[in-house]
Amino acid sequence: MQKKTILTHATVITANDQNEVIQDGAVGYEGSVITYVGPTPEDVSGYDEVIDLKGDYLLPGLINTHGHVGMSLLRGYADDLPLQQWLEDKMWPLEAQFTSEHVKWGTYISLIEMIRTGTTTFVDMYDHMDEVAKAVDASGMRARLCRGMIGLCSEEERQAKLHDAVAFAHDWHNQANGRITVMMAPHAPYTCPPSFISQIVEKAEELDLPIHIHMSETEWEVGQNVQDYGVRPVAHLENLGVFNRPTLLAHAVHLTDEEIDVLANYHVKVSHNVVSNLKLASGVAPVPKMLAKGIRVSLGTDSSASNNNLNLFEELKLAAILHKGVNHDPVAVPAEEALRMATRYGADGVFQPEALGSIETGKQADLIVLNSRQAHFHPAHNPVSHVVYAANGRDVTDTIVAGTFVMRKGELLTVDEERVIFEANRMFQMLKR
Ligand SMILES: CSC[C@H]1O[C@@H](n2cnc3c(O)ncnc32)[C@H](O)[C@@H]1O
Ligand SMILES: [Zn+2]
Repeated sequence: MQKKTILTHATVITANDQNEVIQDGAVGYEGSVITYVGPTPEDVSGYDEVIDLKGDYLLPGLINTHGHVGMSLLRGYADDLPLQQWLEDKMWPLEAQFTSEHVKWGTYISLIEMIRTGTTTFVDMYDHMDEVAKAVDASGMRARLCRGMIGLCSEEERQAKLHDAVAFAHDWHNQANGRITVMMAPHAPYTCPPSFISQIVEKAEELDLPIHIHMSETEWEVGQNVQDYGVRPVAHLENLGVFNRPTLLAHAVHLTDEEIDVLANYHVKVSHNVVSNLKLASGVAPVPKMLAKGIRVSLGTDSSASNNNLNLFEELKLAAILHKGVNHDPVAVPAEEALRMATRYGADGVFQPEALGSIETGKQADLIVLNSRQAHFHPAHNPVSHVVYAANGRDVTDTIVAGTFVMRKGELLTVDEERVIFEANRMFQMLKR
């Protein structure tokens, strides 16, 4: 018998098709699955556990669709640089020294940040992915994980990376009670020779997995692609058959209108990494145009080394306001749409729209609670507006994944925060800089 829990007297922001907000609402779940969404019932005697949320906001957990959690170990190590210099001179030399221990503690630091700021599902692309998967499993989080493959190496090393990615998929896809799923991830068109990308696509087909790749992040990348292959990145990846698989693109900053049409026709998903794109001076993605064409644009943080935190509430607010400013259009990315980017479209981005992204019966009980008894949530007449424009990650008091609390009343239940902070500092000190 599965445990039956009901959260009562909440302001339920469902993020469903009707953008329904239920005052004095309740959400019941059995095991990991939501079984009731509606007004708080008079009779809750059928539930094993009844938690009175006293008017707090109850939302679907946020979904972070692009990042590199191990890189939190490099937070603040290299700021104020453009992407290529940041990668080549700063990140890659330190990452070359990373062992699985570095990735383990970098991952745990990230998991703490995400749990504390209301992310319940994240996408990750990195190396030493067994450590990431083990930490996700132990923490109770949900993740779509990929062994990132950079092809700027010998053919032998490329094949070893591909072998590693396939083994990782065999070991971890649909594990941790389905909380861990996998994708195949060529790092980017400028770091992977075409033949390597084709091989990865072939493996993704064999394993029936989606593709996750960085694309068109900088102007330099687009120019380099034209110089090397005679076409821009979208046509290049289309020619290599990438978009014949379900695909999640990270960034997609530099796109023409025609390229947006191509991505829309293939139902390609996009992760918008607004803070990282601004900090690395990469540019501003044409999000309103993509959304207008029906592209599912979700939110990603990228890593703490280019962000410099994993608090998705910052992406949520910035996505809602930045595009208004740059397009001189106050209705660009309205609050409801921004919230969908952090929830519903995130579920599309991880290819699990039927299970995640909104509070609806039959979906997973991935839920977060925000303390509504704070000045910045009042007057209390427009909860969605408050969540998008006034809230911040520190408002999150409870985080529930698959029906299990991973944070309750601000206390982490699955991760030893003090130990993680100690180990992360120790691992960083061991790196040669
Ligand atoms: C081995 S896959 C992960 C690889 O990606 C690098 N990375 C981190 N952030 C970005 C970004 O914004 N664009 C491109 N590549 C990025 C990271 O340093 C890892 O080497
Ligand atoms: Zn990235």
